[in-house]
Amino acid sequence: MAIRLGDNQYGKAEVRLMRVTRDGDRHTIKDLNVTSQLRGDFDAVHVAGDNTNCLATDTQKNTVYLLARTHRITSIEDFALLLARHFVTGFDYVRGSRQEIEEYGWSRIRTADGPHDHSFVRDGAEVRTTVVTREGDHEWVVSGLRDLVVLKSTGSEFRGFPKTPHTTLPDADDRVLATSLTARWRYTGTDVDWNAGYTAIRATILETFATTYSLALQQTLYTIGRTVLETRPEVAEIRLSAPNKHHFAVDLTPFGEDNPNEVFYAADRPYGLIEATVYRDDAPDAGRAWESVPGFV
Ligand SMILES: O=c1[nH]c(=O)c2[nH]c(=O)[nH]c2[nH]1
Repeated sequence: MAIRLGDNQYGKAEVRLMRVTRDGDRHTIKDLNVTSQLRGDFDAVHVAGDNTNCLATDTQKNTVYLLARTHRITSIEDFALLLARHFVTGFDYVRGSRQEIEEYGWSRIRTADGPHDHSFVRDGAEVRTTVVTREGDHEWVVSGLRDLVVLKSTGSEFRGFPKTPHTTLPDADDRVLATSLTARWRYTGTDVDWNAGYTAIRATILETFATTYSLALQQTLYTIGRTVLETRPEVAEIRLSAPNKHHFAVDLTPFGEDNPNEVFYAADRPYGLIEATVYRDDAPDAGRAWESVPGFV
């Protein structure tokens, strides 16, 4: 019987990095969480504990901070590509790398004198994400966002679903639709204006959520995905994950009051979980782009 080492990768997870760029008195900040992983010729360390080619996770962590010092971080995608290229081209035993970065947004505090030069307020729960995978000379970029919490107070219904002996849900012709969206989209290449792409895709997601009359959250997700692909030729596919954050109208009739969709119980669980991939059928092959991206998206 032969027992073999299968796929493996290793690195430093969740390297928290805050980068201040000082343009005179006016500062810009990047608040990042970087997970660096290497793939390659690492049989010896697993099988025999031979660390000759085991670039330490501590070294990977230091590299994140050093490259942040020597480079301007214009986007998380550019920084992840820089890290992946550094490791794969710098060490012959490193054949591939996965660099995942989350970015927490900060805005300038608006004072009576205008936006402040060096004081900031966190944007909220929403997080911008990227996963760069490099294998030899191939590079894939999957970017996205998570925890984009949106709600519409009308313009949503859910009717006509199968009524089985187990069904209690009534048809709804006017309901609250709310979700905390996770989206990841795969770019066709790496010659992309990452920040412009992100800003445009996020705006399209919000615009489409707001303006689509929803017959089902599934339809809303597909419409978001289709609209992103129609407007962004640099995107090959998009994966969306949306918990249906149910809002139930409270029955006030025991108290002699009606409730014309004004008072809701905002349930936190259980929630529907609606997920979909939307893609171009002429998109380049995904290769290893999605490999070990956690969860469905
Ligand atoms: O938009 C919805 N999709 C469903 O599949 C579903 N199922 C359910 O109970 N409520 C909803 N809402």
